[in-house]
Amino acid sequence: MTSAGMLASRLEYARFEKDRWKQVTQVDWKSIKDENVKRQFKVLSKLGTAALPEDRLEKYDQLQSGMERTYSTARVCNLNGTSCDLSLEPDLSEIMANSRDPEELEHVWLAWRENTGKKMRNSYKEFVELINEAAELNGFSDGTELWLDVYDTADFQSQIARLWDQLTPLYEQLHAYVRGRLRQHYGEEVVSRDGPIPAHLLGNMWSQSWGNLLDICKPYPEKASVDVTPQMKAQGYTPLKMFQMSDEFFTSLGLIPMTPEFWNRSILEKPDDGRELVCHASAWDFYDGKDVRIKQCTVITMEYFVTAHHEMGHIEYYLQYARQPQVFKTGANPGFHEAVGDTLALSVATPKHLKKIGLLEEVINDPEVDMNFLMSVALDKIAFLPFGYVMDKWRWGVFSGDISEDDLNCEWWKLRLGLQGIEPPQVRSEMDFDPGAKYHIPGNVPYIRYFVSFIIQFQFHKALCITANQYDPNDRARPLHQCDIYNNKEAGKKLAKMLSMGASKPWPDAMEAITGQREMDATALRDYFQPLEDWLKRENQENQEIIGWKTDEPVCTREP
Ligand SMILES: CC(=O)N[C@@H](CC(=O)O)C(=O)NC[C@H](CC1(C(=O)N[C@@H](Cc2ccc(O)cc2)C(=O)O)CCCC1)C(=O)O
Ligand SMILES: [Zn+2]
Repeated sequence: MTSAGMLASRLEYARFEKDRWKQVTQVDWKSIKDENVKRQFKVLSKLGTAALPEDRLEKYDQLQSGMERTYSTARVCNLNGTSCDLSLEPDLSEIMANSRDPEELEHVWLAWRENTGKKMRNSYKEFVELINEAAELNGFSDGTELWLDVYDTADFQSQIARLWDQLTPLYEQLHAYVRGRLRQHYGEEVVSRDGPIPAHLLGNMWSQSWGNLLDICKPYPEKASVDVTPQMKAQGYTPLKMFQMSDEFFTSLGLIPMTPEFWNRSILEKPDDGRELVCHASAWDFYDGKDVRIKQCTVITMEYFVTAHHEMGHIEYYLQYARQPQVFKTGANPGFHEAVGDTLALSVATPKHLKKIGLLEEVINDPEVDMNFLMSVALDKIAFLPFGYVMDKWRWGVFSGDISEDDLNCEWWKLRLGLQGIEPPQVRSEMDFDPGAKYHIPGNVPYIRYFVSFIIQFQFHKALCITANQYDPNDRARPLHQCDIYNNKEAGKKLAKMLSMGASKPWPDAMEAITGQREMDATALRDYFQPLEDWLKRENQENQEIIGWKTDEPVCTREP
């Protein structure tokens, strides 16, 4: 059982970390003159969960791997009960993406939560105690402080809140428009004029991105769709070809190509020998500068083509910082690691680039195709922002005690309703535990890194597009969303310079190396979507859509 092996190696590594930490704390490293060496000691002076006594650490790992196993092995029945071995990937994700039957969507949405989150509630409560115990052993007040230490930013949570405040007007316009198109499609009985959007209708099991609604939300339905999944299938794309094309984009910028070990040891599609596999895509660094791998149960869709770039972004970062000292072999901050692949994917997904690689037939510079493209990116990127925020705003509240263990589920839905403007298909209760239905909660993977990434990837894209002379703020003929940095060695060199730093400098230095700025800034994201924002405002006005949503309907009741 590899999970037993995983547990054993986690414990062994914790022992190593604790020994190393004991040695470091005996050194007066704060008086070391060399900034680089001092920074290495500063990182090593933090122990994390390895500070727990062995028996508590074993309990921590067992709880976490138990919740993750519940998640990874969950199977549900389909609507008519003819089969009961449907798994999340690919079965349920495919239904949530493509079914337009509210009854089927509601069934799958509820059944998934019944078989995952609901079974984890007590484990998670115990797990939170252990995270807070580990935090206190590190001199932090709670798990939230422990988790945010890596950002090394005094007012990090208020910076995030400010970024979200800047973006809510844009989100509310998109929300109003999508609710309108869903109401047209499903009728007023199913989707109201002024209420939250039913969560199960948004094309994704967690309503985290709405890209699968492009068919319903396309501004110009009769124009070309930028979802090239059909062309990929028609041209016989394989998972291997998808990753080879991603590698080709990276090397066109002069970045480091995928290594022989990568091609020999990665798992790029679900094995058909019945092996149980955690199918959640992942990238792995074996810290020797050569052995780097991706594990992905790839399906031939545009979504997975973009994901291949995301995962390869992690691999490129591993290769670029391979010569750094061990403690600096990580991202400038976790958001940087998440932004690399997505930044390049912003170029790959453009109609201009898709035409270059033969996935989109002749597309003249048609403003309506362009608006369809911008909408497809917004459905993924803008819809995602409040979800990315909710995932850790809720956990920060739970670790700090602001959210009591009796209100776990209803506080989750208060945030989902307040920030995302969505509601469950049926009123939930404290017998449920819906956060546990999303991988990163049982997987105990922090999530604010994705919110950070979705902001800074537009700062990186804008800076690299200016370097590639693909975008000029004063030239409306070359808008940011049409930029494709493909083949531009200057842009690649600028990106590589930042990537090779790893975590050797505070993240504002890395941000400055690419953008010239030292802070996270939503302006680049707003610039990118400006044409769509103008279009949405006009469209919502014409349709007299109500902006925002009522929050007076109950979404969750504490069990009596
Ligand atoms: C050893 C290890 O853990 N390695 C790390 C990498 C590292 O830290 O070195 C790793 O492989 N993490 C896995 C995780 C997988 C994915 C994910 O979880 N995505 C989020 C959010 C999101 C959604 C849309 C999007 O475009 C980008 C992100 C979700 O699906 O909710 C699934 C598909 C995409 C990325 C990842 O790659 O980030
Ligand atoms: Zn990632």
